[in-house]
Amino acid sequence: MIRLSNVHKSYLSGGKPLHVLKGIDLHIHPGEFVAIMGHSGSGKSTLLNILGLLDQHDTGEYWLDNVRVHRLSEAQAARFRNRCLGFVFQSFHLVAFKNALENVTLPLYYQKVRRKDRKRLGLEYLEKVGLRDRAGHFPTQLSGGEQQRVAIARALITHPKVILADEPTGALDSKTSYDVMELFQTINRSGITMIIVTHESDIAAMAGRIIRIHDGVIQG
Ligand SMILES: Nc1ncnc2c1ncn2[C@@H]1O[C@H](COP(=O)(O)OP(=O)(O)OP(=O)(O)O)[C@@H](O)[C@H]1O
Repeated sequence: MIRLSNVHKSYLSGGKPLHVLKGIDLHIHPGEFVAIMGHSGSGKSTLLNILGLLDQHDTGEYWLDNVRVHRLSEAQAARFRNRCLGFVFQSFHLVAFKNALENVTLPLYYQKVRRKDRKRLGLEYLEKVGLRDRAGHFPTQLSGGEQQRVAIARALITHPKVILADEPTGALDSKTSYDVMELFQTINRSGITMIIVTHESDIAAMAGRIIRIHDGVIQG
């Protein structure tokens, strides 16, 4: 599903180049559940942003779903993301003035799906994450775990092949974190490739494979 070969990425930091990824080699097979770990500043989010086509690597090869993705235009990257990828973030990224149903169906709105179909599908996906009865609630009326479930339903509604999650349990207590990871395991069993970044080793242990990044390279 994903193959990186000798991927490098630098940022300009205070006018000087900061070499963050120093030759990443990585294979992730379809249907895998991978956790990326590493100390703060090791390049985990940089790697996830590159995997998610939110940022571009400098050199090296990146193959996603059998396509060599390098130097895509903004529009090409956006099309690829919509077709193939779903995102979940630590801070949920829900729209505050939209209710749970409207948040979940937002990607369908941009895909110009009819209102009636959006509602039907939105309720179906809220059901999948156990929140059908919260459809009319706004983010402030939901717990952190519920907000993350809404965000997960929103990521799922476009049928992504891969879900990328950056510290998805970082803002949740441990019980809620386990519940979210169990939901990810269920999603993964349906065939979706899962890639999460986490600091927490007990959370990472719930994935199928742990990848450790240290000083810009993958260990082991
Ligand atoms: N847009 C940017 N411009 C300049 N430097 C950046 C940029 N993004 C990240 N960096 C730097 O690159 C390094 C790696 O950052 P990254 O966010 O990938 O680390 P991380 O492993 O995800 O860290 P954390 O666990 O603290 O979130 C850090 O030193 C960071 O300051």
